[in-house]
Amino acid sequence: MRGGCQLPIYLGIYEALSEGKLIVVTGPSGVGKGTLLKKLLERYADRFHFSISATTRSPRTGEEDGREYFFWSRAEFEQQRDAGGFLEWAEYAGNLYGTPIAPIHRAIAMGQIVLLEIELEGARQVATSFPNAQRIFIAPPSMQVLESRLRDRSTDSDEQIRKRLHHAALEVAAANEFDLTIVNDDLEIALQQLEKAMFHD
Ligand SMILES: Nc1ncnc2c1ncn2[C@@H]1O[C@H](COP(=O)(O)OP(=O)(O)OP(=O)(O)O)[C@@H](O)[C@H]1O
Ligand SMILES: Nc1nc2c(ncn2[C@@H]2O[C@H](COP(=O)(O)O)[C@@H](O)[C@H]2O)c(=O)[nH]1
Repeated sequence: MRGGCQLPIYLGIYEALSEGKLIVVTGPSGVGKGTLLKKLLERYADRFHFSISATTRSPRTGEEDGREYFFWSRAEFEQQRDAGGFLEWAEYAGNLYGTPIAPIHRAIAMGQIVLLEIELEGARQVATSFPNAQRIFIAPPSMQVLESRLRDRSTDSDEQIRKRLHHAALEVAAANEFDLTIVNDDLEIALQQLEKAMFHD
């Protein structure tokens, strides 16, 4: 896993964000980040800007370009990355993922709360370059439950699941780097904890 950002290019956005709110949600693949954030956005769509990431991984069944992700070739991704087009980026389980910076500029100009759902390396980059961001870690009740959720989701090959579980162990071990950990056992309880953190903390 590797990643990076070119700090001087981003100084403007960090100054702008210091007046708003940037929330980073991280946790192992399959823990339920997307499920939680989808429900949150259904309830409070007008209060958030949910960042749509770019990735080089192939779309899963039902995923659409520009909705779940921007699905780019590696060449397109690297061109954007080298042009300073990402707030953060990382390589994860064999694919590149990054947060396009331009839509975030627009959301900030509109006064929205910006929400990123990203893996650990990207979250660390944002923590370094934007220390005021609120960082929330979503943890599984156990590694066994996490593996069951990944398998039952039926979106990834055995090889991908193996890589994701490997990353998961590293990510769970880093949970104490975050401002808050929420265990996603009962979905409704986790959702309430997330709402409380985002609106009241
Ligand atoms: N609290 C929960 N209890 C039981 N199942 C859950 C819960 N939360 C999520 N799930 C299920 O777990 C699976 C993984 O959830 P989801 O895709 O939201 O994870 P994710 O963290 O967004 O993964 P990725 O990082 O790979 O996108 C889904 O099938 C989802 O329905
Ligand atoms: N550093 C970043 N990580 C990201 C971004 N968008 C998504 N992700 C994370 O990647 C893994 C795998 O996602 P999947 O959709 O292939 O299951 C997961 O942890 C996501 O949160 C990003 O822009 N930057």
